[in-house]
Amino acid sequence: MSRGHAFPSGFIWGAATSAYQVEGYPLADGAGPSIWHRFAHTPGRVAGGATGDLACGHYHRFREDVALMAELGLSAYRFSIAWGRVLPDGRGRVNRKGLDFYLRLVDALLEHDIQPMVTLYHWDLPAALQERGGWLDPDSAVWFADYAQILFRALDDRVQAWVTINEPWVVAVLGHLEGVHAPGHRDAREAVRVMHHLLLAHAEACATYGALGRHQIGIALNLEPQHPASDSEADRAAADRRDAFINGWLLDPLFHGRYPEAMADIFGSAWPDFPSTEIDRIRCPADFLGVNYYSRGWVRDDPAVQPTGAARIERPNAPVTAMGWEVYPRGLTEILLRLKTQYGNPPVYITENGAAFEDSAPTAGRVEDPRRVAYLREHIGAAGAAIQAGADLRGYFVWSLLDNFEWAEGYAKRFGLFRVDPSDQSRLPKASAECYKDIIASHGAGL
Ligand SMILES: OC[C@@H]1[C@@H](O)[C@H](O)[C@@H](O)c2nc(CNc3ccccc3)cn21
Repeated sequence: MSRGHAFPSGFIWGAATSAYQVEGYPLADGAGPSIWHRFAHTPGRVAGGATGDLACGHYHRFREDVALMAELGLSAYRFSIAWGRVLPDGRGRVNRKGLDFYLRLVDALLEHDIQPMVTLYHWDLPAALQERGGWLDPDSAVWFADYAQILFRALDDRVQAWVTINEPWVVAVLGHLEGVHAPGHRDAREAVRVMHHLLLAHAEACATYGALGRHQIGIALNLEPQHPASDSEADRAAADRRDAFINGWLLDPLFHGRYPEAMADIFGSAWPDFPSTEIDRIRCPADFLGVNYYSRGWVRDDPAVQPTGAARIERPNAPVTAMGWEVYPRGLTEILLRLKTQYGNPPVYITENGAAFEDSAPTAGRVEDPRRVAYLREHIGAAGAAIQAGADLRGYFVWSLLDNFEWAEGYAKRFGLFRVDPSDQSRLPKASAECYKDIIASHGAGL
């Protein structure tokens, strides 16, 4: 990519978080428990027995955090709404105090000219709905659309962009196939139906929004190029299977109105014959696609790995983050240009991109995080290269504003631009925050 490239005027520079990871006080003011509250409080499920009970204390510190965002020069902030704060039972009675928290947060953002991007679902299903079957229940799409409608009516005058569901793949696979995320199920038949119901829920929310919304709505997908570890036919076929499993399983129904044929091979008898009317409904006209990009898959054929027979392995001598994910910025350009060439070049926001590293201890009120600085510069440069090659990229959100609750990893993995001190939740800027501030001020020039 040529140096000195500046991103188009109006390009959105943001940062992202999610409710259960940053808010804390998950049961405050009448909120109902979520499946992640239950999962984290189940011994052995989360590293170190960590929970989101305190997290970053954002529920009470949100004005302080909005001020940090304004200092960075963010033009947008992506956050999620905890369904159980608004509907403690998941359906029915609205908890006004819960809704008011998000009204106050949105107003604080707008006071600082920061546009809210609201994610309706970032994995924290009300436990009361899980007791009714959760995402496995075909009515879950209706539960979600009814919840979404309440938020659309309350906030659409102030919220310009809505994300229905964050990473259906993680909900279906980590939550219902591998069991390492809430609700901790391990059942392939469940996982494929949960994915279908999540996509139907997205479609129902889009249809609901189309009838009363005035701005943009989309979905956020974790997308990851899959590259064979050798040029053997077996490894190439394994990479193709893993590509269908991670990328095509979502992109093809959403943009082409069909599941990849490989899904029936991957899941065998667990894969049902979904009604074509439902798949047609999933191909809904959303306004944008959110892309959560972190790394690529380096793939070897391995029949022992279920259900794909494809193992994601570490590439020898490759740079990796604290999550073990390869640092591979070119994969972001690849994904964005694949959306251009194979999926109709939809408007795209990079709704998450970032890295966890073993940050050094704070010195003189700051954390030096050179690897995160390099990661962000390289990936924003890769995004710029995709724009130059014709991708319709509208914005970029760093994951994450704050070090936060990293799901089953607890607080051990830090993705933040700001360090959060576990003892008192105080915030401390990292060098990457200063770097991102400079990138925003220069519109990405020089990357
Ligand atoms: O792991 C970092 C973030 C996480 O904190 C966000 O809540 C979530 O939206 C998120 N998605 C990915 C990429 N997908 C993924 C893949 C494997 C395990 C977990 C997430 C990374 N992240």
